[in-house]
Amino acid sequence: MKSEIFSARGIGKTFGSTVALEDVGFDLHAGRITGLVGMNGAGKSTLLQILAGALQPDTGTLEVDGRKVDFHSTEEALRAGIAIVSQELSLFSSLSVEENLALVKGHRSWPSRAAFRADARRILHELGFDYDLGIRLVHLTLADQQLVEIARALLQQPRVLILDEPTSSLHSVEVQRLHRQLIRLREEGVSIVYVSHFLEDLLDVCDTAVVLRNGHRVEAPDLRAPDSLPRLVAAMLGDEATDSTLDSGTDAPLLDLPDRRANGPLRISGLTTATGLDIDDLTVAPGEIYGISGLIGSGVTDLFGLLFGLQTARSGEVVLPSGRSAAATPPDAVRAGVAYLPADRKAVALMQRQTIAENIGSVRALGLGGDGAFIRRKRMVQRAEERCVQLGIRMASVHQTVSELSGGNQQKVVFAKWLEAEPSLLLLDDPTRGIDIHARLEIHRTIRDLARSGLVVLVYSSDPGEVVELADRVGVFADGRLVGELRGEDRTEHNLIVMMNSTNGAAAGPTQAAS
Ligand SMILES: Nc1ncnc2c1ncn2[C@@H]1O[C@H](COP(=O)(O)OP(=O)(O)OP(=O)(O)O)[C@@H](O)[C@H]1O
Repeated sequence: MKSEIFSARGIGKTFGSTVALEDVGFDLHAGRITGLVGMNGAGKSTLLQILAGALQPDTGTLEVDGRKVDFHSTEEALRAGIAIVSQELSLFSSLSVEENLALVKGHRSWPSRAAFRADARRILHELGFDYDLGIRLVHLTLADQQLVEIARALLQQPRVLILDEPTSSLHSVEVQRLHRQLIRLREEGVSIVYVSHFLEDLLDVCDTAVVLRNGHRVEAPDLRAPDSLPRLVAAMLGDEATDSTLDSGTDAPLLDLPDRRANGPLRISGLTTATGLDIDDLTVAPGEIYGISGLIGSGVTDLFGLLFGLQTARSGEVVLPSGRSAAATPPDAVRAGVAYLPADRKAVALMQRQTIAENIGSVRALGLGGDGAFIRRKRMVQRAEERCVQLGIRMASVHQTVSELSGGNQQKVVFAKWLEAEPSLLLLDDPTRGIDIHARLEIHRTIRDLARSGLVVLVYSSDPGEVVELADRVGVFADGRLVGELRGEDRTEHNLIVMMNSTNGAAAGPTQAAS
C-alpha cells in the first residue's frame, strides 16, 4: 500500500499583487510528522488553509489516497479526515469548553452525550487540561484555550492533523505533553503537519521538513543530520542568511530614535489591588529593561493591567515615567505615555478591517492630541511607510487591510503602532510570540534601542531564556508579590526557572509561566 495519504501538486495562490504560493507540491505520509517552516509571510498559513479546505488554490490539485479532491470548506476536508488547528483561535469565549468542542460539523458522531464527554475529558486530560467541561472559555488563559482548540481537532480522529503554530501560547510543560500526544498519534498512523517558529521544538518531533521561501518550496536539510538546525535556518532565509543577520548579540541600533519622554523612573510603592497584587517597592529606571517572570496566577497580567488602566489600585502609589499617576482607563494610560502589547495581540491589538497605515497611526491619534486626532492622512501614510521599512514588514502596500498580513507581520504592525505613540513606558507581554527567528532578533534590537533612547521597558516572556537574554534585571512574581530578583551574573535561565518554581505561589504545574 502506498503510504502517502495526502498530496499537493503545483499549488499556486495570489492575493491581488501578492504571490503567496507558486507551484508548491509535496506528499504527506501516514505515521509521519512533517514540519512546515518559513519566515513570516513565506506562505505557510496560506498553504495550510488550502490543505484544510478553508481557501481554494488558483492552480494545482490535491489528492487523498491518490484521488483528486476539491474542498470548498473545512467541513468537506474534515469529512475526508483532514483537521486543522489554525493560528487564529476559532472558539467562542462566551460558551463552555464542552459547547466549543461540540460545535464542529465534522464526520464523527457519538452514541450519547456521556460518550462524547468521556472522550472529550480523556483527550483534554492527556493534553494536561484539567478544568471542568462546563467552564466558559472567557475564564481560561490563552494557553488553555489553545489546548481546547487542539482537543477539538483530536476529537475528530483525523487521518491528517494540521497544526498551525499550536504552541505559540503554550509553556514548556504543555509543549512536551503535546509532543507526546503527537508521537502517539504518529504511532497510530496519523499524518501530522506541524508549523512552528520554534525550530528546536520542531526538530524534537518532526521526521521531515518542507521549507517555504517567498511562496516557493525550497530544498530542506535532513533533519537527522547533526547540523540540521543551522541548515534549516539557512534554507528558510536563502541569500539573507549571513552571520550578521542572525547575530543576536549585535549592538548596532536598528532604529534611529529621538530621545523619549521619560521624565523619571516607574515607581510603585505599597501597592495593593482587589485582584491580589501586593507590591511593596519596585523602581525601574529610564533606559532599563526589567524582565518579569512568574507562574500562572502570579500577578504578571494584573500588573500590566494596572499600569495600562485596566484595573485600579486599592492602596499605594504608582508614578509613571511620564511623571503622572497610574491611569484609570486605557485611553488615559496612552495619554500618560504607556504602551501595552498584550499577549493576544491579533484579537485585541489590531483593527483587522482597517489598513496597515490606519492601524499604525491609531494610537498616535489618541496619545499625541494635536498631531493625532486630526493628523493629515498623507503624513500618516508616510509615517506608516517609514515604520514598515524600519521593522521589515512584508506587505504589498500600507493601504492593505491588516487582516491580509501574515501573523508575524501583523505583530510587527502592533509594534509600529506603539512606536508611533511615543510612549515612555513600554509593557511587553510575550513580544515575539509567533515571530520568525529573524524578526525576533530585530524585535530584540528594537526593544534595546527603545530602552537606550530613554524608555522604561517591562517585558514578560513565556520563554524564560528570552527574559534573561533581554532584561537587565528580572523580577519573579508569585501570588501577586515580587518574591525575588535576579541581576548581573545571577541572571541565568537556570536560576530563573529554579526561582520561579521554588516560590510557593504556584497555582499550576511546575514550569508553567503566567501570561
Ligand atoms: N487574505 C489575504 N489577502 C492579501 N494578502 C494575503 C492574504 N493572506 C495572506 N496574504 C499574503 O500572502 C503572503 C503569505 O502569507 P501567509 O500568512 O501564508 O504567511 P506565513 O508563512 O503563514 O507567515 P507567518 O509566519 O507570519 O504567519 C504574505 O505576503 C501575506 O501578506
